[in-house]
Amino acid sequence: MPTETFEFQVEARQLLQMMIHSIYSNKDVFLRELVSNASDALDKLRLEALRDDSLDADVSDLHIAIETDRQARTLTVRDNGIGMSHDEVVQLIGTIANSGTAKFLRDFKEAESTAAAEGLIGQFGVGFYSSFMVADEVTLLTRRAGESQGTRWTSTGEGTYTIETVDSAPQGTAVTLRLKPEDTDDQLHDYVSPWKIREIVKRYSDFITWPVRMAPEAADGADGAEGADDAPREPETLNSMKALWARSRDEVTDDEYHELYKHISHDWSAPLETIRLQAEGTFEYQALLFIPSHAPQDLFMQGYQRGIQLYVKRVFIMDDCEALMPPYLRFVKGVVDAQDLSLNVSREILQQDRQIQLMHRRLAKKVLSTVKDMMSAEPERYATFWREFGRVLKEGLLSDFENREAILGVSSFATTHDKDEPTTLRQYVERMKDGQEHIFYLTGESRQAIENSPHMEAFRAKGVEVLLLTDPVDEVWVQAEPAFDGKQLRSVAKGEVDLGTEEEKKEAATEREGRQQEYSDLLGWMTDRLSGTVKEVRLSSRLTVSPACIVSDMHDVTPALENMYRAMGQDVPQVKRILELNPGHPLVSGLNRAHAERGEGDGTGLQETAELLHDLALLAEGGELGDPSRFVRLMADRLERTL
Ligand SMILES: Nc1ncnc2c1ncn2[C@@H]1O[C@H](COP(=O)(O)OP(=O)(O)OP(=O)(O)O)[C@@H](O)[C@H]1O
Repeated sequence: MPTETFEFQVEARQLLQMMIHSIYSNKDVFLRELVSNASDALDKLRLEALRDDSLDADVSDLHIAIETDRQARTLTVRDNGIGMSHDEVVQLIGTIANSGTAKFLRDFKEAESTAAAEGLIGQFGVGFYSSFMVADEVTLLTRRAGESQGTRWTSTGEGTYTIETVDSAPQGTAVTLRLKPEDTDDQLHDYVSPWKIREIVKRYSDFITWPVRMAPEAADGADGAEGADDAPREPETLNSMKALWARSRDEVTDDEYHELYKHISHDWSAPLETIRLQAEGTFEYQALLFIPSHAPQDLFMQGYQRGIQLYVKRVFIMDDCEALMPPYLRFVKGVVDAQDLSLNVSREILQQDRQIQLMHRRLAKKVLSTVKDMMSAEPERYATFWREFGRVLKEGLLSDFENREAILGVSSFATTHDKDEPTTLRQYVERMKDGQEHIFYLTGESRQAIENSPHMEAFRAKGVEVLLLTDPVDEVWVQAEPAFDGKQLRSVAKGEVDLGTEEEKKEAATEREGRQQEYSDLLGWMTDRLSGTVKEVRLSSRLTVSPACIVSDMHDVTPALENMYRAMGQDVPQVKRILELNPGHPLVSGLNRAHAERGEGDGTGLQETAELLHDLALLAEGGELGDPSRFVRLMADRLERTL
């Protein structure tokens, strides 16, 4: 078979350049990545053999072997797992499928310091390519289980790689690195030293459920005292293979947990939080869950895979087990090991299994209670959590009614109380004024747009705190009018506003009655004239500066939500809103006077002013005018008359 030469895909080439030019200081992790890939390949083969009786594969002694050759300065990581076909090698090794890669590479180029660059690569992980940190040539020999021919892939990482079909290759994959010269200043250690290999495997891969064996060296150099006689020596198993989730907490160090997390998540940075759960009784299981320290790039993309692995009695069953975690907690990674499930369990069966549903509920509650504890015990860590995952967690307010209050309890919101620091609802409630019954909020595109909205005026004047909700998802969950601690969340742009102490409310009601009489003719006339666009015109108690604003009825859908539904292709009827006038504004009192004096005798002039008042209110809240050209014409006409 001829040797074919291929070019790496552009992103792959860029990534390889970074590896070759050593931007990541801790080079030891290349071995963790190779062992991790080998372990995944063994998991895959065991599963495939379980599901497909006809698979012609040897599963009698699945393991990982590390071989070193001091003379040739090579290191080989070998597994007898699933292997790869010719096309899979081209696809999986020559290209990068991860959709976040392009963004990562952009950010990377813009990173100003080495520390920033390292932080970025820590968030990303480059798997197999990390071999090029320590090797100047990498060869991968692989044969897919069940196939007869193998494939040899070789590259120096410089833009191209070669592929050749080989007739005799063992099942599985062997990755051989031709090591760069040792350079301890650059953290390039002696990777042919058994001592070093033992140390790295112990540190990073001890929990791997397959044996990681090291063949004895031919001439056992400095380490070789035990090999003095000529008897053939057994390979040494380097890892304990103990499932961390099955060990008691005081036996496992944080570092060990973190390494398991990195193996499961392909994330190179440590998790923010480790969560353990042991369920005893009729349905026994253990869970070891992790909250990452940063959100992955594709968290909001369709097809994002959830990171819970399912094991049954220590045997890996599946990745991305969506039946175990609600979608709004999809960022949680980890392992769940159940005692009483069949090894053959399918995704469909899991979705319907009552025990799994109970497990799902319990895991979700456990994650939420952990976040709650973090919130009170470690506010800074919680702040990181919220910054990274707040948006996705809030999706739960729409879908998980049982936990809605718990989710609200661990949520934070931007607030008028503090320009920089968000608030929790508990803190908001503690600051509520005497006589204030509700938690007030306003939704909008940005903090600035909300703060400038006329709806905020009375709240600002009375010093009543308002939550500023700017995520698109906020628009949707608030519609269900949830409550926290018995206090309902209320939009400041909906319904009547009634602020202040009991006494102030009474005074305001008396004043409103008097005003109501004074303005009743104008309000009736405007309601009639503007009936095509609004359902009522009334006096406002929420304005102090602006002449008018538009509000929604308490339970009506807001225009932003209407627009969102329309964008999703749903047919929603236009909901008419309410125009509120500020009787303290000269434009409104003037209009009232003019209407009382001239009434219908004025022709179209007053009606046009009423229309303009409505349009100004719409613009002030950032809304879109129904007929902008008519607005411009009427406005220009009035401006002209001022000259
Ligand atoms: N030893 C192996 N046996 C079988 N397939 C492998 C092996 N090593 C790598 N692969 C295949 O190549 C793919 C790419 O590997 P690589 O290590 O670059 O990325 P990854 O493990 O998927 O993710 P990450 O880049 O986050 O580590 C793997 O997903 C796997 O399908």
